[in-house]
Amino acid sequence: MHGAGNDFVLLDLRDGTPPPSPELCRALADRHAGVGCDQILTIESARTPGALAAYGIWNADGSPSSQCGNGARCVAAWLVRDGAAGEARFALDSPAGTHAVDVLGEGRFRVAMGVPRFAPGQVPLAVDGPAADDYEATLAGIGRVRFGAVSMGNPHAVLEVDDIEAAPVATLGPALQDSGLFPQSANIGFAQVIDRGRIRLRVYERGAGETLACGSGACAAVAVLVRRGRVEREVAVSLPGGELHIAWPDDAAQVAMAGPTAFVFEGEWTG
Ligand SMILES: N[C@H](CCC[C@H](N)C(=O)O)C(=O)O
Repeated sequence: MHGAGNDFVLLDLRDGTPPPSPELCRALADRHAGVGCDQILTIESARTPGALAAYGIWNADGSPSSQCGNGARCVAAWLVRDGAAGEARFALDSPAGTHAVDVLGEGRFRVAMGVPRFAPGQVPLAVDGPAADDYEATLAGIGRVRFGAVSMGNPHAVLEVDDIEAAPVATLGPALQDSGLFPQSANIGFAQVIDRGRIRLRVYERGAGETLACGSGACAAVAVLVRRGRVEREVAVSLPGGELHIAWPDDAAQVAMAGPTAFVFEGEWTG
């Protein structure tokens, strides 16, 4: 499946089959010797009363994550097609919490992605003091960079750029991940503000590199840019693989992410 081009292998483990090892994740994600994907998603039995199911997330490099916005929509689409979701609204458990999901029709879903957390200790970001609208760092071989930092249940840095096409995603992304500023690494978003209701975004993801879309990254970018007063609280986010709609009604509210899903292929893994 994919959500705005961010592609996944989904493993339905509701029968209690143990989650995949990092080695199996890397084998599945390999675009030449395996199936090929940005992340592996597991569908598991619900962890909280009232949730329909739970999901787990592993990056292509085998590392785990606590959140995946595009993946949450694809898990929801899987459950709807499987007949498990009788209602137009249900809840899914992720390692980051429990998320309300709205079925919007035609493969589109809205997911409540949690309240953004800006405190450095929550991102986590290795700086002292309270949350700031932005941070500055000098990176070897690159120079000074200015970025925002936020957790959407997974760590994100957000940098504003004037030209998204020319953004140094492939160099500055890994340099910031490896800078030591992010103890658990981070997903690095490059955002160009088009107007107060629209941004363009590219994301160099933790454990996967640049993807065609990043749902939690879209939420993170809007949260950072709202906090800076750069955009309104409802923003269309245009990513290389498609468009997501993000709304953050107020600082205490969850960020709502709406977007598409698509089924690509179904099969049995023989390993
Ligand atoms: N690479 C991310 C997980 C996948 C997030 C992304 N695919 C999304 O849609 O949110 C991390 O390690 O936190």
